[in-house]
Amino acid sequence: MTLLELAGVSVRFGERAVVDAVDLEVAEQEIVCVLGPSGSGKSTLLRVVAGLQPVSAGRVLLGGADQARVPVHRRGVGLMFQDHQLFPHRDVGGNVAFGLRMRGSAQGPARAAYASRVAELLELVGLPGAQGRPVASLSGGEQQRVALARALAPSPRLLMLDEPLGQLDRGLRERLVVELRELFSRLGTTVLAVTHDQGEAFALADRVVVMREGRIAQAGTPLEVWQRPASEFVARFLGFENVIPAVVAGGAAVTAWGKVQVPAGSPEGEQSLLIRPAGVVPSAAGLRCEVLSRTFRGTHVALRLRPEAGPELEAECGLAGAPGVGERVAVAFSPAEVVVLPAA
Ligand SMILES: Nc1ncnc2c1ncn2[C@@H]1O[C@H](COP(=O)(O)OP(=O)(O)OP(=O)(O)O)[C@@H](O)[C@H]1O
Repeated sequence: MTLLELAGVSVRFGERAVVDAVDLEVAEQEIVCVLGPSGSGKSTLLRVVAGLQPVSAGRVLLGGADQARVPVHRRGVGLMFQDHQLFPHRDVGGNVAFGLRMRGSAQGPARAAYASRVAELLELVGLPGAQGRPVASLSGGEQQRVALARALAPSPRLLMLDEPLGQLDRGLRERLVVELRELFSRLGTTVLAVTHDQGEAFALADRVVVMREGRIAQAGTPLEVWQRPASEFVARFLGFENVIPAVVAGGAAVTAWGKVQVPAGSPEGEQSLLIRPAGVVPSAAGLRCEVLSRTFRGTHVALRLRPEAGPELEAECGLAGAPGVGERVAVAFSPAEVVVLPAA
Protein backbone atom coordinates (compact mmCIF):
# COMPACT_ATOMS: atom_id res chain seq x y z
CA MET A 1 0.00 0.00 0.00
CA THR A 2 1.30 3.45 -0.91
CA LEU A 3 1.49 5.79 2.08
CA LEU A 4 3.08 8.83 0.45
CA GLU A 5 2.73 9.92 -3.13
CA LEU A 6 4.32 12.94 -4.78
CA ALA A 7 2.90 13.65 -8.21
CA GLY A 8 4.64 16.18 -10.42
CA VAL A 9 5.86 18.21 -7.45
CA SER A 10 7.80 21.36 -8.28
CA VAL A 11 9.11 24.13 -6.05
CA ARG A 12 10.36 27.31 -7.70
CA PHE A 13 12.25 30.15 -6.11
CA GLY A 14 12.02 32.91 -8.70
CA GLU A 15 12.99 31.41 -12.04
CA ARG A 16 14.76 28.45 -10.53
CA ALA A 17 13.07 25.06 -10.00
CA VAL A 18 14.72 23.67 -6.90
CA VAL A 19 12.40 20.65 -7.08
CA ASP A 20 11.43 19.87 -10.64
CA ALA A 21 8.40 17.70 -11.46
CA VAL A 22 9.22 14.96 -8.96
CA ASP A 23 7.14 11.77 -8.86
CA LEU A 24 7.79 9.52 -5.89
CA GLU A 25 5.87 6.86 -4.01
CA VAL A 26 6.72 5.50 -0.59
CA ALA A 27 4.97 2.30 0.52
CA GLU A 28 3.76 1.60 4.07
CA GLN A 29 6.70 0.46 6.21
CA GLU A 30 9.22 1.29 3.51
CA ILE A 31 12.46 3.15 4.31
CA VAL A 32 13.37 5.51 1.50
CA CYS A 33 16.56 7.59 1.58
CA VAL A 34 16.96 10.60 -0.66
CA LEU A 35 20.59 11.18 -1.57
CA GLY A 36 22.26 13.87 -3.57
CA PRO A 37 24.85 16.61 -3.58
CA SER A 38 24.41 19.80 -1.63
CA GLY A 39 21.71 22.00 -3.17
CA SER A 40 20.03 19.19 -5.14
CA GLY A 41 16.70 19.87 -3.40
CA LYS A 42 16.58 17.08 -0.82
CA SER A 43 15.60 19.17 2.18
CA THR A 44 13.10 21.15 0.16
CA LEU A 45 11.41 17.89 -0.82
CA LEU A 46 11.15 16.90 2.83
CA ARG A 47 9.76 20.30 3.77
CA VAL A 48 7.12 19.93 1.06
CA VAL A 49 5.96 16.62 2.52
CA ALA A 50 5.87 18.09 6.02
CA GLY A 51 3.79 21.04 4.82
CA LEU A 52 6.51 23.57 5.67
CA GLN A 53 7.10 24.47 2.02
CA PRO A 54 4.27 25.24 -0.42
CA VAL A 55 4.55 23.65 -3.87
CA SER A 56 4.56 25.61 -7.13
CA ALA A 57 2.95 22.66 -8.89
CA GLY A 58 1.95 19.07 -8.23
CA ARG A 59 0.29 17.20 -5.41
CA VAL A 60 1.28 15.53 -2.16
CA LEU A 61 -0.94 12.66 -1.00
CA LEU A 62 -0.74 10.86 2.31
CA GLY A 63 -2.82 7.71 2.57
CA GLY A 64 -4.47 8.77 -0.69
CA ALA A 65 -5.60 12.16 0.68
CA ASP A 66 -4.41 15.38 -0.94
CA GLN A 67 -2.51 17.42 1.65
CA ALA A 68 -2.85 20.81 -0.09
CA ARG A 69 -5.04 22.23 2.67
CA VAL A 70 -3.72 20.17 5.55
CA PRO A 71 -1.50 22.14 7.96
CA VAL A 72 1.77 20.77 9.30
CA HIS A 73 0.43 19.55 12.66
CA ARG A 74 -2.45 17.66 11.08
CA ARG A 75 -0.37 15.65 8.60
CA GLY A 76 0.68 13.02 11.12
CA VAL A 77 4.31 13.19 10.08
CA GLY A 78 7.25 13.21 12.47
CA LEU A 79 10.29 15.31 11.77
CA MET A 80 13.83 15.02 12.97
CA PHE A 81 16.32 17.55 11.75
CA GLN A 82 20.09 17.62 11.57
CA ASP A 83 20.69 19.82 14.61
CA HIS A 84 18.31 17.78 16.70
CA GLN A 85 16.91 20.90 18.38
CA LEU A 86 16.41 19.55 21.87
CA PHE A 87 15.23 22.02 24.50
CA PRO A 88 18.32 22.62 26.62
CA HIS A 89 16.35 23.78 29.65
CA ARG A 90 14.21 20.63 29.81
CA ASP A 91 15.40 17.24 30.95
CA VAL A 92 15.29 14.16 28.71
CA GLY A 93 11.80 13.20 29.83
CA GLY A 94 10.53 16.74 29.21
CA ASN A 95 11.90 16.69 25.68
CA VAL A 96 10.25 13.39 24.84
CA ALA A 97 6.97 14.41 26.47
CA PHE A 98 6.99 17.50 24.27
CA GLY A 99 6.75 15.12 21.31
CA LEU A 100 3.62 13.62 22.85
CA ARG A 101 2.00 17.00 23.43
CA MET A 102 2.77 17.96 19.83
CA ARG A 103 0.07 15.52 18.88
CA GLY A 104 -2.09 18.56 19.41
CA SER A 105 -4.84 17.20 21.59
CA ALA A 106 -5.71 19.41 24.56
CA GLN A 107 -7.56 16.56 26.27
CA GLY A 108 -4.55 14.30 25.69
CA PRO A 109 -3.52 11.49 28.03
CA ALA A 110 -3.06 12.23 31.68
CA ARG A 111 0.38 12.89 33.17
CA ALA A 112 0.73 9.26 34.36
CA ALA A 113 0.07 7.93 30.87
CA TYR A 114 2.63 10.40 29.49
CA ALA A 115 5.19 9.16 31.97
CA SER A 116 4.75 5.54 31.00
CA ARG A 117 4.87 6.36 27.29
CA VAL A 118 8.05 8.41 27.79
CA ALA A 119 9.62 5.49 29.65
CA GLU A 120 8.63 3.14 26.83
CA LEU A 121 10.11 5.44 24.18
CA LEU A 122 13.38 5.84 26.04
CA GLU A 123 13.59 2.09 26.40
CA LEU A 124 13.02 1.79 22.66
CA VAL A 125 15.89 4.10 21.72
CA GLY A 126 18.28 2.48 24.17
CA LEU A 127 18.20 5.10 26.95
CA PRO A 128 16.13 3.40 29.64
CA GLY A 129 15.68 5.45 32.78
CA ALA A 130 17.22 8.62 31.34
CA GLN A 131 14.12 10.76 32.02
CA GLY A 132 15.73 12.97 34.65
CA ARG A 133 19.05 13.61 32.92
CA PRO A 134 19.75 17.17 31.81
CA VAL A 135 20.10 17.43 28.03
CA ALA A 136 23.47 19.16 28.45
CA SER A 137 24.91 16.03 30.10
CA LEU A 138 24.24 13.83 27.05
CA SER A 139 26.75 12.81 24.40
CA GLY A 140 25.98 13.58 20.74
CA GLY A 141 24.76 10.04 20.14
CA GLU A 142 22.52 10.15 23.22
CA GLN A 143 21.03 13.47 22.13
CA GLN A 144 20.29 11.90 18.77
CA ARG A 145 18.44 9.09 20.50
CA VAL A 146 16.37 11.56 22.55
CA ALA A 147 15.51 13.48 19.39
CA LEU A 148 14.43 10.21 17.80
CA ALA A 149 12.29 9.30 20.82
CA ARG A 150 10.67 12.72 20.62
CA ALA A 151 9.95 12.32 16.92
CA LEU A 152 8.53 8.83 17.45
CA ALA A 153 6.44 9.90 20.45
CA PRO A 154 3.21 10.76 18.63
CA SER A 155 3.47 7.51 16.54
CA PRO A 156 3.66 9.40 13.25
CA ARG A 157 2.44 7.52 10.19
CA LEU A 158 5.49 8.86 8.35
CA LEU A 159 8.79 9.68 10.00
CA MET A 160 11.04 12.12 8.17
CA LEU A 161 14.70 12.44 8.98
CA ASP A 162 16.94 15.19 7.63
CA GLU A 163 20.62 14.22 7.93
CA PRO A 164 19.70 12.28 11.05
CA LEU A 165 23.26 11.31 11.92
CA GLY A 166 24.90 14.32 10.33
CA GLN A 167 27.04 15.53 13.19
CA LEU A 168 28.11 12.27 14.75
CA ASP A 169 31.45 10.64 14.28
CA ARG A 170 31.74 7.82 11.81
CA GLY A 171 31.89 4.85 14.19
CA LEU A 172 28.79 6.01 16.04
CA ARG A 173 26.93 6.65 12.79
CA GLU A 174 27.63 3.18 11.54
CA ARG A 175 26.33 1.71 14.77
CA LEU A 176 23.27 3.93 14.97
CA VAL A 177 22.29 3.26 11.37
CA VAL A 178 22.08 -0.46 12.10
CA GLU A 179 20.05 0.22 15.25
CA LEU A 180 17.71 2.58 13.42
CA ARG A 181 17.01 0.09 10.69
CA GLU A 182 16.29 -2.59 13.24
CA LEU A 183 14.05 -0.25 15.24
CA PHE A 184 12.06 0.94 12.24
CA SER A 185 11.47 -2.57 11.00
CA ARG A 186 10.33 -3.66 14.48
CA LEU A 187 7.92 -0.71 14.75
CA GLY A 188 6.83 -0.93 11.12
CA THR A 189 7.66 2.78 10.71
CA THR A 190 7.53 4.32 7.25
CA VAL A 191 10.57 6.53 6.81
CA LEU A 192 11.61 9.20 4.34
CA ALA A 193 15.17 10.26 5.11
CA VAL A 194 17.53 12.72 3.51
CA THR A 195 21.28 12.43 3.60
CA HIS A 196 24.28 13.34 1.53
CA ASP A 197 26.16 10.36 2.95
CA GLN A 198 25.80 7.44 0.61
CA GLY A 199 27.08 4.90 3.12
CA GLU A 200 24.34 5.92 5.52
CA ALA A 201 21.67 5.82 2.82
CA PHE A 202 22.73 2.43 1.52
CA ALA A 203 22.82 0.94 5.02
CA LEU A 204 19.46 2.37 6.10
CA ALA A 205 17.25 2.27 3.03
CA ASP A 206 15.04 -0.27 1.34
CA ARG A 207 15.16 2.10 -1.61
CA VAL A 208 17.43 5.02 -2.43
CA VAL A 209 16.53 8.03 -4.55
CA VAL A 210 19.45 9.97 -6.02
CA MET A 211 18.64 13.60 -6.79
CA ARG A 212 20.33 15.96 -9.16
CA GLU A 213 19.30 19.58 -9.56
CA GLY A 214 15.77 19.01 -8.32
CA ARG A 215 15.12 15.86 -10.35
CA ILE A 216 15.35 12.17 -9.60
CA ALA A 217 18.47 10.86 -11.32
CA GLN A 218 17.83 7.27 -10.20
CA ALA A 219 15.64 5.34 -7.78
CA GLY A 220 16.11 1.71 -6.83
CA THR A 221 17.23 -0.69 -4.14
CA PRO A 222 20.72 0.00 -2.81
CA LEU A 223 21.97 -3.06 -4.69
CA GLU A 224 20.40 -1.98 -7.99
CA VAL A 225 21.81 1.52 -7.77
CA TRP A 226 25.24 0.27 -6.69
CA GLN A 227 25.44 -2.39 -9.38
CA ARG A 228 23.84 -0.46 -12.19
CA PRO A 229 24.18 3.30 -11.78
CA ALA A 230 21.86 4.86 -14.35
CA SER A 231 24.22 7.58 -15.50
CA GLU A 232 27.71 8.97 -15.23
CA PHE A 233 26.37 11.48 -12.69
CA VAL A 234 25.13 8.71 -10.37
CA ALA A 235 28.31 6.67 -10.86
CA ARG A 236 30.52 9.62 -9.95
CA PHE A 237 28.26 10.58 -7.06
CA LEU A 238 28.76 7.06 -5.68
CA GLY A 239 32.48 7.71 -5.85
CA PHE A 240 33.35 5.73 -8.96
CA GLU A 241 36.03 7.44 -10.98
CA ASN A 242 36.79 5.00 -13.80
CA VAL A 243 34.31 6.48 -16.27
CA ILE A 244 35.36 6.97 -19.87
CA PRO A 245 33.78 7.61 -23.29
CA ALA A 246 33.38 4.38 -25.28
CA VAL A 247 32.06 3.03 -28.55
CA VAL A 248 30.32 -0.27 -27.94
CA ALA A 249 29.84 -2.89 -30.67
CA GLY A 250 29.71 -6.70 -30.74
CA GLY A 251 30.14 -7.19 -26.98
CA ALA A 252 33.18 -4.96 -26.59
CA ALA A 253 33.85 -1.29 -25.99
CA VAL A 254 36.64 0.66 -27.60
CA THR A 255 38.08 3.12 -25.09
CA ALA A 256 41.27 5.06 -24.44
CA TRP A 257 42.23 2.17 -22.12
CA GLY A 258 41.90 -0.24 -25.03
CA LYS A 259 39.21 -2.77 -25.86
CA VAL A 260 37.03 -3.77 -22.89
CA GLN A 261 34.59 -6.70 -22.82
CA VAL A 262 31.11 -5.52 -21.76
CA PRO A 263 28.28 -7.57 -20.21
CA ALA A 264 25.95 -9.32 -22.68
CA GLY A 265 22.97 -7.19 -23.68
CA SER A 266 24.72 -3.85 -23.10
CA PRO A 267 23.53 -0.99 -25.33
CA GLU A 268 25.69 -0.32 -28.38
CA GLY A 269 27.03 2.82 -30.01
CA GLU A 270 28.54 5.88 -28.32
CA GLN A 271 28.26 5.39 -24.57
CA SER A 272 30.15 5.94 -21.34
CA LEU A 273 31.84 3.06 -19.63
CA LEU A 274 32.16 2.50 -15.89
CA ILE A 275 34.75 0.04 -14.65
CA ARG A 276 34.49 -0.57 -10.89
CA PRO A 277 37.89 -0.65 -9.18
CA ALA A 278 37.39 -4.31 -8.27
CA GLY A 279 37.24 -5.06 -12.00
CA VAL A 280 40.75 -3.76 -12.68
CA VAL A 281 42.77 -6.97 -12.30
CA PRO A 282 46.40 -7.96 -12.93
CA SER A 283 47.00 -9.54 -16.33
CA ALA A 284 50.47 -9.91 -17.82
CA ALA A 285 49.29 -9.14 -21.36
CA GLY A 286 47.10 -6.19 -20.29
CA LEU A 287 47.34 -2.41 -20.20
CA ARG A 288 50.67 -1.32 -18.70
CA CYS A 289 50.43 1.12 -15.81
CA GLU A 290 52.58 2.80 -13.19
CA VAL A 291 51.40 2.77 -9.58
CA LEU A 292 50.93 6.40 -8.46
CA SER A 293 49.58 5.79 -4.98
CA ARG A 294 48.62 3.02 -2.64
CA THR A 295 46.13 3.53 0.19
CA PHE A 296 45.32 1.02 2.88
CA ARG A 297 41.54 0.72 3.24
CA GLY A 298 41.15 -1.95 5.88
CA THR A 299 39.66 -4.68 3.71
CA HIS A 300 41.71 -3.93 0.61
CA VAL A 301 44.35 -1.65 -0.85
CA ALA A 302 43.21 1.11 -3.21
CA LEU A 303 45.62 1.83 -6.04
CA ARG A 304 45.80 4.83 -8.31
CA LEU A 305 47.35 3.87 -11.64
CA ARG A 306 48.72 5.87 -14.55
CA PRO A 307 48.14 3.79 -17.68
CA GLU A 308 50.31 4.10 -20.78
CA ALA A 309 47.19 5.41 -22.52
CA GLY A 310 43.99 7.04 -21.22
CA PRO A 311 43.14 8.76 -17.93
CA GLU A 312 44.20 7.54 -14.50
CA LEU A 313 42.59 4.38 -13.18
CA GLU A 314 41.46 3.32 -9.72
CA ALA A 315 42.06 -0.30 -8.80
CA GLU A 316 41.61 -2.47 -5.75
CA CYS A 317 43.72 -5.38 -4.65
CA GLY A 318 44.17 -7.68 -1.67
CA LEU A 319 46.28 -6.67 1.30
CA ALA A 320 48.97 -9.21 0.54
CA GLY A 321 51.19 -8.57 -2.44
CA ALA A 322 49.89 -5.09 -3.31
CA PRO A 323 52.40 -3.37 -5.61
CA GLY A 324 54.28 -0.36 -4.30
CA VAL A 325 54.32 3.24 -5.54
CA GLY A 326 56.42 3.53 -8.71
CA GLU A 327 56.10 -0.15 -9.60
CA ARG A 328 54.87 -1.18 -13.04
CA VAL A 329 51.85 -3.45 -13.38
CA ALA A 330 49.67 -4.65 -16.25
CA VAL A 331 45.89 -4.83 -15.90
CA ALA A 332 42.83 -6.17 -17.69
CA PHE A 333 39.14 -5.54 -16.96
CA SER A 334 36.62 -8.12 -15.73
CA PRO A 335 33.31 -7.75 -17.59
CA ALA A 336 31.26 -8.41 -14.44
CA GLU A 337 32.50 -5.07 -13.03
CA VAL A 338 31.88 -3.12 -16.24
CA VAL A 339 28.69 -1.08 -16.72
CA VAL A 340 27.69 0.66 -19.94
CA LEU A 341 26.15 4.05 -19.10
CA PRO A 342 24.40 6.46 -21.44
CA ALA A 343 26.89 8.85 -23.08
CA ALA A 344 27.43 11.95 -20.94
N1 LIG B 1 13.59 29.84 0.68
C1 LIG B 1 14.46 29.74 -0.32
N2 LIG B 1 14.64 30.76 -1.20
C2 LIG B 1 15.52 30.65 -2.23
N3 LIG B 1 16.27 29.57 -2.47
C3 LIG B 1 16.15 28.53 -1.64
C4 LIG B 1 15.25 28.55 -0.52
N4 LIG B 1 15.33 27.36 0.12
C5 LIG B 1 16.25 26.64 -0.57
N5 LIG B 1 16.74 27.33 -1.61
C6 LIG B 1 17.73 26.85 -2.58
O1 LIG B 1 17.27 25.65 -3.11
C7 LIG B 1 18.34 24.76 -3.40
C8 LIG B 1 18.06 23.40 -2.79
O2 LIG B 1 18.09 23.49 -1.39
P1 LIG B 1 17.92 22.24 -0.45
O3 LIG B 1 18.17 22.70 0.95
O4 LIG B 1 16.64 21.59 -0.74
O5 LIG B 1 19.13 21.33 -0.95
P2 LIG B 1 19.73 20.04 -0.29
O6 LIG B 1 19.87 19.05 -1.37
O7 LIG B 1 18.96 19.65 0.91
O8 LIG B 1 21.17 20.56 0.13
P3 LIG B 1 22.06 20.26 1.43
O9 LIG B 1 22.55 18.85 1.28
O10 LIG B 1 23.16 21.25 1.31
O11 LIG B 1 21.19 20.47 2.63
C9 LIG B 1 19.59 25.42 -2.84
O12 LIG B 1 20.30 25.98 -3.90
C10 LIG B 1 19.04 26.49 -1.93
O13 LIG B 1 19.92 27.59 -1.88
